[in-house]
Order: sequence, then C-alpha cells, then structure tokens
Amino acid sequence: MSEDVSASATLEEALIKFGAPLPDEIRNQLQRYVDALWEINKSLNLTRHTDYDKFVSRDVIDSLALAGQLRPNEEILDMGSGGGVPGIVIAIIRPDVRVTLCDSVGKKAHAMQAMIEQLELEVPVYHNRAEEILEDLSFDAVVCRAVAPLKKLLAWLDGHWLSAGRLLTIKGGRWLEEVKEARHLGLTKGVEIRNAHEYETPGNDHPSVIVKVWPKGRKEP
Ligand SMILES: C[S@@+](CC[C@H](N)C(=O)[O-])C[C@H]1O[C@@H](n2cnc3c(N)ncnc32)[C@H](O)[C@@H]1O
Repeated sequence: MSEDVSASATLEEALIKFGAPLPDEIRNQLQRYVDALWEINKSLNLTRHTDYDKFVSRDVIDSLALAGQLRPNEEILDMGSGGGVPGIVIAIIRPDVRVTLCDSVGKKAHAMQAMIEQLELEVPVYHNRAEEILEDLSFDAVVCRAVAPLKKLLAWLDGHWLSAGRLLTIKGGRWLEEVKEARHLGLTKGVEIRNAHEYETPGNDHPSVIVKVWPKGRKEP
C-alpha cells in the first residue's frame, strides 16, 4: 500500500473511494488486468505512468467514475482505448454493459486483444479510428479519456451522432476553456454540453469532470 494515500491509492482504496463493493471474482479480474497491463507496459508504452499506484489512482478511478454514468444494457465504444482505459475496466466491472474497444495504432489494438483473450472477456477490439467504426456500427455512447481536446472530439464526431449516441469524456480543470475553444470554432452549434459528474482523484488539485455531449434537439440522454 502507498504511504501517501492523498497522492495515490491502491486498487482496494480506489474501489472503496467509489463505494464499489465488487464481488471477489470481479475484483480479482480487475487486479489481473492491471497486472497484465503493467507487465506489457515494460516493453510497450501503453500507459504514460511509471508508478503503479498512480496508474491505479488516476486511470482506474477515472474508469470507475465513467462506468457509473452508464446504464444497464448500453452498448459503448471506447474511442482511443490505448492500454484499455477506460474500456477494459468498464467491461470487467460492468458486465451488464457491452463494450467495444478501438485504437488507431495497431500495436495498441493488438496488445488489448491479447489482454482481452487472457482475461477471457467477450469484447471486440478494432484497429481503426472511432470515426471509421461509427460509419458501420451504432452505440448508445462513445466514451474516451486522454484522447484529444474537445474541439477535436467534436470535429471527429460531427456527422456521426446518430451512431455515436452521446459522448462521455473525462476532462480536467481546463474543461470549460476547451468548451469555449470549441464554441469559438463553431463546433458546438449542433450539440448540448454538460458537466455530468465531478469527482476528486488522489494527488490532483482540480476535480476531474465527466463531460457529456449529445445532439441538440434530442432529450438529454
Ligand atoms: C494518450 S492515449 C490515451 C489512451 C487511454 N484512453 C488512456 O486513458 O490511457 C490516446 C490514444 O488515442 C488513440 N486515438 C487518437 N485518435 C483516435 C481516433 N480518432 N480513434 C481511435 N483512436 C484514436 C491513440 O492512438 C492513442 O492510443
């Protein structure tokens, strides 16, 4: 366990913080995923973190927060999953949600495929840009973390809202500036944007925010 729980948290602490008393089987699977990713990351740069507890306290907590915004039976696309954050965590802790992973970089998609097989999860993994997938498949929500500024996400999803459903993206203290930037570029005209959930992560001064975006005219999803 980390000495300084204010700066980082163990997996157990992260789960307690989110009031997620998960069955042992799911908790063990989550631990297996974190261990597998950590092992792969020694040879392949899938997460920028070098500190295991920090990875758990930022990435896993973000994923748990996002998982809390999803409804039973929803079908979601994790855009730019990298090493599986938040998609693999959501697939493990929310077996009632159907997750699809994608990354535009082949080595990341292949590493995720290997972890999905190791964890025996039924999760499709695509080596594609999310926009390409949205040409053929439909989802209730697109989720993403640390992929791009809001202006880029909105530009990519423009014209794909029927198949994207809504966007749930994790942002930091600058999220309102990102909204202003996107508005200035005329990228917010067709959408509603709202702070759907705010939460603290260990060692961060600013709360993290889950920003929800959906097409104008549609009832808030
Ligand atoms: C900084 S990484 C973040 C990975 C992961 N979401 C996380 O939080 O650790 C961003 C990832 O998004 C991928 N990416 C960027 N644009 C994308 C797009 N339009 N569709 C799919 N993947 C994309 C990149 O290849 C990269 O792996």
